[in-house]
Amino acid sequence: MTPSAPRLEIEHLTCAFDGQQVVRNVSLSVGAGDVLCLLGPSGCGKSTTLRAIAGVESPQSGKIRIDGTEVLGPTTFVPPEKRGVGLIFQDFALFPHLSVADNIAFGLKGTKAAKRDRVRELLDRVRMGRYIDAWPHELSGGEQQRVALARAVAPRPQVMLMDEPFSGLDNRLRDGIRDETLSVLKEEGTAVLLVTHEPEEAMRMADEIALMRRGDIVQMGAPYNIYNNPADRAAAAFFSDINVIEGEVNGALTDTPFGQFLAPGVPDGTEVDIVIRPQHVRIDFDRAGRGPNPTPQDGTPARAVVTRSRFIGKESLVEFRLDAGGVMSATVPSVFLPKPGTPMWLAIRRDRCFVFPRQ
Ligand SMILES: Nc1ncnc2c1ncn2[C@@H]1O[C@H](COP(=O)(O)OP(=O)(O)OP(=O)(O)O)[C@@H](O)[C@H]1O
Repeated sequence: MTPSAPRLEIEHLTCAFDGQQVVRNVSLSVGAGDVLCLLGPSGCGKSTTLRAIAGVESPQSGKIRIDGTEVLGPTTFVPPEKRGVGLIFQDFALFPHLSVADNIAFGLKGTKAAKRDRVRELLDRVRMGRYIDAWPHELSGGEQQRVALARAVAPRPQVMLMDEPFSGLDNRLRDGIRDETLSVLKEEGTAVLLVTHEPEEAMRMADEIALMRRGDIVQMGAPYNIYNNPADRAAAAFFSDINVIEGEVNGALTDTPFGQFLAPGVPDGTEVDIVIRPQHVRIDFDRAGRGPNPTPQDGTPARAVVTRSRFIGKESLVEFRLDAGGVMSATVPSVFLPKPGTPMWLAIRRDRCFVFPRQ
């Protein structure tokens, strides 16, 4: 096998329970040191995919290869313990009757000295060196998660499967442990498949995101591409609040309060949703009933009045009712809290909106 061949390859994986398919025709691959996130709402089939790779679920069909070796196929089923796969779950499940060192050494082969060296190396890497002889119950949740990471990495698995591994940790701890986990796994060259329902976590961790919905992968790509070129309205809405302007296509154009939008290739009469994230709505002040002039970049501004404004941390969220009907929200960096009833003008960044036929 060539050095660049993927560590984990899945082809046409389908899983069903009681005749109901919950994972459909899923194909993906993960290279050494890469992180692929399976992202999607609860029940979309993420964990089932992960369990099939681990070997604890029997798929209906499909192939799985780890480091080029088939572990699942029409006539192959390699048992979980022989797949070279590490697992990290939300409940770290350290063995309570073993010390930190013995937890990490548990799956290791070799001499006692070699095992101790590997345990020390990993504990140092997760900044837990001084807890080598501690017991799991003496550690905080974050510390236990670091030990769980060290234990999972210790036998140098080719593939690491992680199912919502950080969701039990409080916010303050989570970012640090995520980054630490990522750097350890990258250094080890492990191919990582991470399951999460949190888009922010996926964008922070992933080299590639596979967005799942009802058993299907609906879109796959780098976080930047998935965020900026969503496949459909629901994919856009999964990553942030969205504004939707409804319209109908006539001559490849759609009329809206913000001027005409291009809808190339969409047949006349098709209803479309024009989707724009709140951070891409431009706000301008009303000057004696007039707003800014139309520009090619922002189209025609539309008048609206403020209905509510709130400060939500780094930014302010301002909600509007359009004079032409409908509501919109916009986020503005820092503190901007216009009073309800204030007239303003809204414009939409044309390069940041998406036009989707209504589903
Ligand atoms: N052992 C099982 N028997 C029957 N149905 C199951 C079983 N395991 C999962 N399912 C069903 O399969 C579907 C997918 O479940 P899965 O756990 O893979 O989803 P998920 O995306 O990981 O969701 P969550 O984030 O809530 O864990 C769900 O409808 C679930 O109820």
